[in-house]
Amino acid sequence: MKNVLEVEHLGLRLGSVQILHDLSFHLPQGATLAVIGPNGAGKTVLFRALIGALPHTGTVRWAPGTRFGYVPQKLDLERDLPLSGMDLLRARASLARLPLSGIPETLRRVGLGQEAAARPVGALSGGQFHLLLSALALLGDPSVLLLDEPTAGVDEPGQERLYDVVHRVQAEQGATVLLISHELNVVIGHATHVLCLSQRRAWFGTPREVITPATLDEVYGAHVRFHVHDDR
Ligand SMILES: Nc1ncnc2c1ncn2[C@@H]1O[C@H](COP(=O)(O)OP(=O)(O)OP(=O)(O)O)[C@@H](O)[C@H]1O
Repeated sequence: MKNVLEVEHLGLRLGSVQILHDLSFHLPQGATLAVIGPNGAGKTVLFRALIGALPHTGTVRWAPGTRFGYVPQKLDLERDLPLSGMDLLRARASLARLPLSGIPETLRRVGLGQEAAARPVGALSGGQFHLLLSALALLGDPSVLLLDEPTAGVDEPGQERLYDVVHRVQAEQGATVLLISHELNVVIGHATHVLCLSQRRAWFGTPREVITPATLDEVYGAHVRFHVHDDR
């Protein structure tokens, strides 16, 4: 299989609502796919289907041996859960049979301080919690990273550091990245491929092919003006 991911005729219904309709796309190894589209278009649902967490029709094929790192948009945890970020990282490392000695380096890479990681997870700020989720995803030496709005609530320098880490994982390990983002400038700056979902249909291609005034008009309405300039 030369692609890392092959999706054919993916369909997904939740209750009486058809969320994804006959979606097909392929992704080569090392690609960065940005998934864009308005609130409620089905981006998170797609990620959950791709990792096998939601039943669907059609097929999702990952290259053999794929190791996932998934950064969810949110995690429903009790605020007073008596666990620290470090406890979660240790649990993740032992489940993946990884040495605990890799944890400090992973924390350093995402920019989460050791003393923040030692606090109960409920005591972390929104941005710190997202950095912890990224550390959890990176710890397993993933070959595919799925990032669902990974920088939500993270300050500007923190966002840059996170994207730097992701780039390094890609450059050094040839990892493939799937990223949900509402920031079209991030998408245009980083993506090799774009999947744009709307309630009615989907577009897949290069940023230049997908991010056009006509598509943005159809998906978001006439007020969004952003397209890839010819010099890219
Ligand atoms: N467990 C569920 N049961 C029923 N409907 C659901 C469930 N999870 C999501 N949905 C619905 O599926 C649709 C797609 O949700 P999803 O979270 O994938 O949107 P999204 O594109 O990620 O949106 P956002 O940009 O706001 O994060 C929404 O209408 C949502 O209400």
